[in-house]
This record gives sequence, C-alpha cells and structure tokens, in this order.
Amino acid sequence: MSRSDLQPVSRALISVSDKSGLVDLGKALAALDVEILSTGGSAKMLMEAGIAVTEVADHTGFPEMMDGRVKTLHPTIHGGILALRDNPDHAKAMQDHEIGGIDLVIVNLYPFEETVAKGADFHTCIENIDIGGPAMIRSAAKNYGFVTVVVDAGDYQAVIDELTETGGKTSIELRKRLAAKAYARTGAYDAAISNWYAAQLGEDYPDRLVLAGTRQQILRYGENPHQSAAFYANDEKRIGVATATQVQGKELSYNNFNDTDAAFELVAEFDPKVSGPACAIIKHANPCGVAMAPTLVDAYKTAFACDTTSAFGGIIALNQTLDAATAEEIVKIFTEVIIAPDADDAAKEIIAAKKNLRLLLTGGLPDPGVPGRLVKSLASGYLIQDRDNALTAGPELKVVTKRAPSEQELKDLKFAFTVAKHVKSNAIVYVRNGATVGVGAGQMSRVDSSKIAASKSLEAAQNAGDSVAWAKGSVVASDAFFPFADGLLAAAEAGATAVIQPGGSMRDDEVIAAADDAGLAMVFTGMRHFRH
Ligand SMILES: NC(=O)c1ncn([C@@H]2O[C@H](COP(=O)(O)O)[C@@H](O)[C@H]2O)c1NC=O
Repeated sequence: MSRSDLQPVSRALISVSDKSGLVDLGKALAALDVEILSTGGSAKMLMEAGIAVTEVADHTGFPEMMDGRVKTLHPTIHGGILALRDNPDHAKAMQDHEIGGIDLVIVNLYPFEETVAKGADFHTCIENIDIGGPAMIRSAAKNYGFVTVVVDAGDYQAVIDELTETGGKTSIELRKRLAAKAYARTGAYDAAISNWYAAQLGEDYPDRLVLAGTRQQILRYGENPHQSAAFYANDEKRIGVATATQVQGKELSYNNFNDTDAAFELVAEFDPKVSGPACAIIKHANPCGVAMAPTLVDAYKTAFACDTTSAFGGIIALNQTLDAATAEEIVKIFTEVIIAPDADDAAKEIIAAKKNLRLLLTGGLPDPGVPGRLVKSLASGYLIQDRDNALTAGPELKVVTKRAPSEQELKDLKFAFTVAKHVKSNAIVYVRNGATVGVGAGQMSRVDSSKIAASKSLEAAQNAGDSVAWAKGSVVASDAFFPFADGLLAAAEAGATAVIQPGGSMRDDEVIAAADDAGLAMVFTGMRHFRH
C-alpha cells in the first residue's frame, strides 16, 4: 500500500435499507472517532444502540420529505461527497456554502429486485426504485480518489480493518476496488428496473438489452485451457446447476457447467410421478444414454448400456433421490458429475469414496414447461429466444400411416421425441422399452445421424453379448422432418417399427408412402425441436 494514497476518514454517511451489521459498523466507526451522518431509519437504529449520530436532515437543514423520495438529494450532501479535496476552487465552494466533506459513504438500496420477485404491484415496485441511494453511490465512486464507498455489508469488515490499521485512513487500492463494485451494483440495479419496465410494457425485445449477472465462480479455464472463463448467475433462480448445492468433489469446470445443465434439463422432462425413475448420461452436451425404469438403479444401468464407451467421464442426471444401489453402480466407472434433486446418506457415503466426483443436489426439478429466455453470443451480438419449453406428446400427435403405433410403441415414441429435443441437430434417437438404444447427434445430414444411431445400437448389442442390433424392434424419433424418404428408410433398415417426427416436408407423401411400404407406423408432432 502506498502511504501517500491514504485518505483520512473523518465523516461517514450511512443510509441503508438492509440494516444487517449496521450497529456493529456504527460502533466500530464511533470507536475510530468518525462522525456519523445518517438517514431516518438508519439513524434511529444507530441512536437506539447508543451511537452518536447526526441526522442528514439536521446536517442539511432540510427535512426528509415526500415519503422519503427526497432525503439526501441536497448540495450539502453531494458537494460534501464530490468535492476534490486538493482543488482550491472546490475548497472555496465548500467554505462559501458551509459544506463539510463526507469521506465514507455506506449505502444499500431499496429492495427493488426482491419487491419484483415477490410479485408486488406496479405502484409498489415504482416506490421501491431508489433514487437518492444510487446518486450518492455514483458520486462517491466518482470521487474514489478521496472518498470510500461501500454498497455491500460483506465489505464492512475490510473497511474497518483498514481504518484501524492505518489510524483512520483508507488506501487507493481499497477505494478503487469498492468504486468498481459500486458502479456494478448501480448498473445491475438499473438493469433490473429496465427489464422489469420493458416487461410491464409487454416489450419482449426492448430497444436496448441489459444483461446482468452475479459472478459465482472464476473458472480454471474455458472450453479449452487457453481460454479464460467465469460463471455468472442471473436472477431467474431456475432449479439446476446454477442454484444447486455441491456436496463434494472438485470445482466444476466450464464444460461441466454446460454439460450438467444439458443433463438436468433433459432429465427434468421426466416427472417421477408420471415416468418413474429416469436417468440421463451426457457427454459434450449430448445424451449418450437415457432411460426410465421401475428402479433408479435400473434406469442408470439401462442408460449406461446404450453407449458404455461414451458414458466414461460423463455427467449423470437423475430425476429423483440418489440411493445407495444407484451410487454403487455409478462409482464403478469414472464419472465427472452427478446431479440429482437429493441423495440419501448411504448414497453420499458411497460417493464420498470418490473424492473428485462432483455431487450436486438441487432440491427439486425445474419445470420444463415454464417459459424463459436463452441467450447465445455471436461475434458481434446476442441471439435471444424463448426457451424450448414445448413438447407435443398428447392428442395433437397425428397418425399418418395405415398402421397406428401399438401402445408400447406410442409410449416409446413420446420418450424418443422428448430425448431428441435435447440432442444437437440433426438428431435421431432409437428407443426400445423406455430406453435409448442409439443416438445420432450433431450431423450435417439426417441420413448420417440415422446411420450413426443405428451403428451405435449394434455396438450396444455387441457389448451386451447380443448379435442383433438393439435398433431391431425399436422406435425412432427425428427432431425435424425427413426431407426425403432415405432417412426413414435407413431407420426401417435398422429395424425400427415406428417413427415420430414433426412432418411438414414438401415430400411428406413420399415419406409416408415409404413408411407404409415398410409396414412402419408413423406419427407427426407438428413441432420441430432443432438444437444447436
Ligand atoms: N431519496 C433520497 O434522497 C434517498 N437517500 C437515501 N435513500 C435510501 O434510503 C434508504 C435508507 O433509508 P432509512 O435510513 O430511512 O431506512 C437507503 O436504501 C438509501 O439508498 C433515499 N431514498 C430513495 O430514493
């Protein structure tokens, strides 16, 4: 710390909405002989604790007025904060107008974000927009050369420590760090107000986009070791990787965050009350095995059997509490992350033996039907779209072939289409008895995805000691329509007996005729699920 950059703190202004830690702070400042100015509620609490305080109204000679809309918006306050102490003109202005310097500004804002989150009415939200607080924060942060600004109770101790250590002064390093934090706070506050206002006006895509987030973690690196990265959480608080509790294991990496998100969003499609236990295993944001079964351990084992090679080092998502039997199976191979709503004690104990294995518990499943926004960044901008929260799984399914699917086929078709929604396009998914048996992902042609999925199903069969590919007698889902009959024929050749796809190709007639010729049952969903 360079001593010349130390600035004395003789007077502090405290105006806080969230009063946690206020009394201890006041006592510590009083012990350091710092004079305290404060607004109504904050002043009252300090006085009740026996701390000497001057009310801002007494300092300015102006009462708080208009229901608190005007408290600190006064030249005596802003002059005291903004004056450059080493500028003779500023010093003269202070003298002429009897303005005393304010060296430390401690403010936290009206709880606008919390008020909106509670679902308050328009008027209440407006009244919770803080005006005087951000003004003081911005003034103090601008004058960081002389003034210390604190917007987070988590910084009270650092300021007190430094004042104690230096005999009542703060360093330029601390003042700069706190000034940057102060502008980040007012920026995020205004972002929240602006987004809320746009929503009130029904503007889905306002002229100016403001994104705000809170840094959760600086990551070791990005997708690759030469890329730096961090994770920021937004205010959506959707149940998932961002809000989960990490019970054990190494720190999550960038790719872990991405893959775990994909895994949990997929498994959340399967409500345990409807589907029973379900498990999804993800590699590089694509599922390499997904299954439903009467028990969780069977769901895991069946998902794993789909592609035992790819599952190595994968991310496992479960739709219900991790139990000991499932944990025993999981620890048999190397896994990066397990994410589940909960884990019982016996399961936790088994997982604990694998020190690096990350276990994330979410407390529940996100609602796949809830609307939301997705943001993707391009070279010079952002693409914003609704979350793909739709699924056609009910009466809107249209049978287009002579043969209608059997009950088991229909159940598997719906499952396959749900999984396909979470596979990078072009997506082809073979399913048999509630489990994927072959996934073709991310190919530039649908036929290639069909072929890959079919060959994966042969590999799965061979691994299990079967000579016949598991696609035989399966059903198949395609995330978008088959533009030609070839993709469908590839599926028929692989042994699929029923098909689910959106339909809508110019050549639907040809594709339907090919399905009829091959004796396949086919349903159209009328909804596409591209994913990139
Ligand atoms: N209007 C003003 O001049 C003003 N000055 C400070 N405030 C806010 O009043 C709150 C503290 O009020 P109190 O100390 O009365 O509980 C703080 O959140 C602070 O940011 C103000 N309130 C809103 O704008």
